[in-house]
Amino acid sequence: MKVFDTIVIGSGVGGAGAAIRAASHGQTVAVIEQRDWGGTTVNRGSTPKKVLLGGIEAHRDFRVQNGSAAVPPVNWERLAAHRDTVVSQTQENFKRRFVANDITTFEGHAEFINSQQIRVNGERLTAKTFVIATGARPRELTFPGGQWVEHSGSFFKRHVAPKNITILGAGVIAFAIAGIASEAGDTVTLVQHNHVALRGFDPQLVQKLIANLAKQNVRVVFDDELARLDRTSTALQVRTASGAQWTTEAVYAALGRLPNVDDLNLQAAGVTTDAHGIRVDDYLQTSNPNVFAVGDCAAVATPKLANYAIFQGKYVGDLLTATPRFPIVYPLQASAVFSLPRLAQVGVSAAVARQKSSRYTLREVALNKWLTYQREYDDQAQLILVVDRQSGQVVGAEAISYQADVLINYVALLIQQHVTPAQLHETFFAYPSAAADLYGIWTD
Ligand SMILES: Cc1cc2nc3c(=O)[nH]c(=O)nc-3n(C[C@H](O)[C@H](O)[C@H](O)COP(=O)(O)OP(=O)(O)OC[C@H]3O[C@@H](n4cnc5c(N)ncnc54)[C@H](O)[C@@H]3O)c2cc1C
Ligand SMILES: NC(=O)c1ccc[n+]([C@@H]2O[C@H](COP(=O)([O-])OP(=O)(O)OC[C@H]3O[C@@H](n4cnc5c(N)ncnc54)[C@H](O)[C@@H]3O)[C@@H](O)[C@H]2O)c1
Repeated sequence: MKVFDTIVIGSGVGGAGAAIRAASHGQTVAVIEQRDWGGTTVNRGSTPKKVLLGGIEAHRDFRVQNGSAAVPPVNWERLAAHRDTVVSQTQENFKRRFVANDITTFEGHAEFINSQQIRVNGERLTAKTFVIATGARPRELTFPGGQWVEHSGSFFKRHVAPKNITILGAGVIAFAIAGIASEAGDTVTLVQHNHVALRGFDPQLVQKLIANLAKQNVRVVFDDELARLDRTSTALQVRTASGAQWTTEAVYAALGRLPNVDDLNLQAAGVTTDAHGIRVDDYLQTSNPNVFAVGDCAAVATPKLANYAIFQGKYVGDLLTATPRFPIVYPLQASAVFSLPRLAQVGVSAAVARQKSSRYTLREVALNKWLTYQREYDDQAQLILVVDRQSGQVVGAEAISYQADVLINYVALLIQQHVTPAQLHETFFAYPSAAADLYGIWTD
């Protein structure tokens, strides 16, 4: 029987962070993966999405600089081939990093036999500690014809350019798909069951994004949901609860994700779950003190994002050999919606600041007149800074722009490191640039 100090179940960014950190502290470590090395991020999430966006944004830049008539269609075939190359290289890199760190890898489904043993491909493996990093999966659909709906991940794997697609949901994935598909010449319909798109982002900026996408043949249907889907020989026929109908080439679901906890036989290990995933304390320790959970499978009140999964994985990897132990403390939250244009936010959101107006005030900066944004026809570009009334300090920011994530990452650094305007002015940035714009943004 093989014995390890730590066994990590799941090779996504959370599991990889935990395994590599644990191995760096001299532990003997194994990682089990049942599907693709690198998990969601590498295979069905941000990696394929960002590669597709590379070609799509280049197309948008060329179109706005030269006029639509001058621009050939997106070469989806070439873009998809590049995406496949990058994804398979990244998968390989993940596996290689495990091997380089003396981590033993197993391919197969892991489930607990008892609190110290798991079974993989019929083989028993023993460890003192387990880290569960099994991620999340798309929500199942129950309406008639639900079997014709594809998951969002299949959009990012497409080999032919989209033509006329429907997306269920108006969250982060839906808007990323809408941006890519519309620039590729597709007409896109998003169906959202209530009237809120991109919950958590500032409604004013979300409205700007929707207005921009509308010019690119993206429509958002609010307060409605799919009731039935029928397949004809050439297309899919959509019917919604309100009675609306249209034909579409494909339907993708982006309705949120559920933790992968059902088929691990967690009971045998004494690990408890709730509707949000595996229950953990502030040390990411489960109801069994020898078992930890990180990333999308853990019931932690943090966003289900790659940066949180990585942070939690590394934290647990360090915690396994640490004395004394400290509870996990997160940096400021930062995230982006990779649509066209992008939305990004850090710290206290503008939506929260509007609700708590006695505590926060907003400072709006119209970036669209600034050279950095003007030269790129970034007509919507806007930054909203959230200022704490009592301290006068910026505690959050939100932006819409084709470069929103870059700008927000700069602001994240300034907030996190408590950089004062005077300190910023002691730093030289190459001029003119988005970084040099900070002098004008980061003022008293
Ligand atoms: C389309 C999409 C786009 C996204 N874009 C972004 C983004 O731009 N930025 C961002 O921060 N986040 C993004 N996310 C979220 C991000 O991908 C997740 O938060 C992150 O992947 C979570 O990592 P994880 O390690 O917890 O789980 P995962 O990456 O899901 O890895 C879990 C792994 O465990 C394996 N596994 C499950 N059960 C078992 C078992 N019993 N035995 C063995 N192996 C098992 C799975 O096969 C999987 O490989 C996106 C998600 C999606 C779906
Ligand atoms: N850039 C990023 O940071 C990024 C990108 C993609 C995914 N992610 C992660 O992946 C997770 C999943 O993304 P997502 O877009 O699937 O989830 P989401 O929670 O962002 O959006 C799901 C949307 O679907 C709506 N919805 C739910 N049921 C519905 C129904 N029956 N009909 C119509 N609409 C319905 C919800 O109200 C919500 O607006 C995110 O929560 C996030 O953690 C992050």
